[in-house]
Amino acid sequence: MDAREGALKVLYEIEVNKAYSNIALNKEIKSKPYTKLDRNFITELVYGTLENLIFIDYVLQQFSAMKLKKINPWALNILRMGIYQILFLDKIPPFAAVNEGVNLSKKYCKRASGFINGILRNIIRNQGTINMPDRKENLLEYLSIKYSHPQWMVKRFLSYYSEDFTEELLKVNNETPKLYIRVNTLKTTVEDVIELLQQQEIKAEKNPYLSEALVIEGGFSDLEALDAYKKGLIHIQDFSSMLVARILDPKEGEFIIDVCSAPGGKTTHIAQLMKNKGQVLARDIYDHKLKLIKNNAKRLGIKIIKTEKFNGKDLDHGLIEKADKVLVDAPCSGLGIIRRKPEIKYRKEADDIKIITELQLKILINASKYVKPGGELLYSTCTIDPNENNGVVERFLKENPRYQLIDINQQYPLILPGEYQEKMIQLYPNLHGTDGFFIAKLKKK
Ligand SMILES: C[S@@+](CC[C@H](N)C(=O)[O-])C[C@H]1O[C@@H](n2cnc3c(N)ncnc32)[C@H](O)[C@@H]1O
Repeated sequence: MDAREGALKVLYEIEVNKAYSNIALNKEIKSKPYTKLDRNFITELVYGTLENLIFIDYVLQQFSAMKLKKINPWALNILRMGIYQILFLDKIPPFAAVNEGVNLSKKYCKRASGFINGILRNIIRNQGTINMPDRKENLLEYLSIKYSHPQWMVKRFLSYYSEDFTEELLKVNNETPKLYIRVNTLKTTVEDVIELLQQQEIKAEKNPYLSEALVIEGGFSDLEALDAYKKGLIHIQDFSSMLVARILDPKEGEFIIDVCSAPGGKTTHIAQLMKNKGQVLARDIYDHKLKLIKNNAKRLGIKIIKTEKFNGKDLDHGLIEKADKVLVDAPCSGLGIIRRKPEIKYRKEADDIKIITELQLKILINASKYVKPGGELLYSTCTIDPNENNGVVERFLKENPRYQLIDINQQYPLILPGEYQEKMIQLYPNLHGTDGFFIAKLKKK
C-alpha cells in the first residue's frame, strides 16, 4: 500500500492544493526511504493518472451515479488511480488494484469504501462496454477524451496543424520524456561523469549535438540524491533548454542580463560557457525563486551570477544599452512541456495565452533596451503556440526596426536535429523528441 498511498497523497496535493506535479512528487519521494521500485511505481501512478485524467473521468462518470464534483476528493483520486491501473497497467492484476484502493479508502475516506469497491469491480466486469464519442461526428470531443487534452486546446492545435500532426502531438504529450543532464565543465569532464554514473549503475549517453548534454537511460528518478549532483558536477536540464545558452553564445568577460532567470538552468549554463569570467545579472520577480538560483550557482561553483528581484514589466533606466547580450526566457503557456507537467492541460485557459503573450512582448521590449548597439537579444519559450513565439517576435520587429533576426540555422548549423522556421527554431515533442521549445535571436544595429 505504501507506494499507492504515496501516489494518492501526491494526486490529492495536485488536485486540491494546486501543487505542481514534479514538486509534489519529489517531496513525497524524499519523505520516506522508498525503494527504487516504489519510487518508479509512485511516479508511474501519478503521471499515468494525470496524463489520462479526462479519459479516466469520462469512464468514471459512465459508472458513477454521483456527479464527479460531488465525490470526496480522496475517494475521487483513489478511483482515478484504480481506473488507471485497471485500464492501462497490464502488470497489475485488476483485483489487486481494487483491494488496494479499498484499503486506502479505509484510511482516507471510510464512508466511500463500498462505493469505490462497487465502481471499480463494475469497471473490471464491463470495460468492454465503455462508450467513446464518435470520431467522425465529433472529432474534437473524441480527441479530447482519447488523449485527455481540454477541447479548447485540441481546437487550437487543429487550427494550426493537420489532424495527423495534432493527433501525434496529443499522443506524445502523454509519453514520458527523456531525462537529460548537463555536465558542469567548470568542475569535471563528460567522460568522468559517465564513468561516475556507471559506478552507480546509471547509464548516461552522449548527445551528438551538444557536448555537455547527457541523456540518462531508463529515466532514473532521483538524480538529486546522487553525489555527482550534490557536488555540482551535473545539473538536470532538458536538451532544448541547453540550446538557449549555446545559441546566446556568451563569451568570457561579457555582461549578460537574464531577465526571467529562475530557477537558473540557463543562467548557470551561460556562466559555465563564460568559464566563470564576466558578469551575469539574473533577475526574476519572485524572491523564493531567486534563492534557487543562488543555491544552484553555489553548488555548481559559479561566482559571476548576481541575482536581483526585478519585474520585467518595468524599465530599468540604469541599464540602458549596458549589456552585451540579454536573455528573455519568458513566462509562457507551457504547452511544450505537457509531458513534464501534465497538470498544465487542466489549469490553463485560452484567455491565459492572450494575457501571457502581452506580458512576453512587454518584457521583450524592455529587455531590448538593455542591449548595447551591436549586441544580441535572445527570446525563448517552452511553448509551441505561434501567438506567443513567432507572433511575439513579429510584433516586436514591427515596432523595433533597430533589431534584425539572426538566422540561427546558418550560425549554428550543427546544433540541432530538427527544423528551422524562418530564422527561428521551433521544436515539437512529436517531431524532435525534445520539449516543445522556441528560440529566436535578434541583433541590435
Ligand atoms: C520560463 S521561466 C525561466 C526559466 C529559467 N530561465 C531557467 O532556465 O531556469 C520564466 C520565469 O519568469 C519569471 N517571471 C514571470 N513574470 C515575470 C516578470 N514580470 N518579470 C520577471 N520575471 C518574471 C517566473 O518567475 C519564472 O521564473
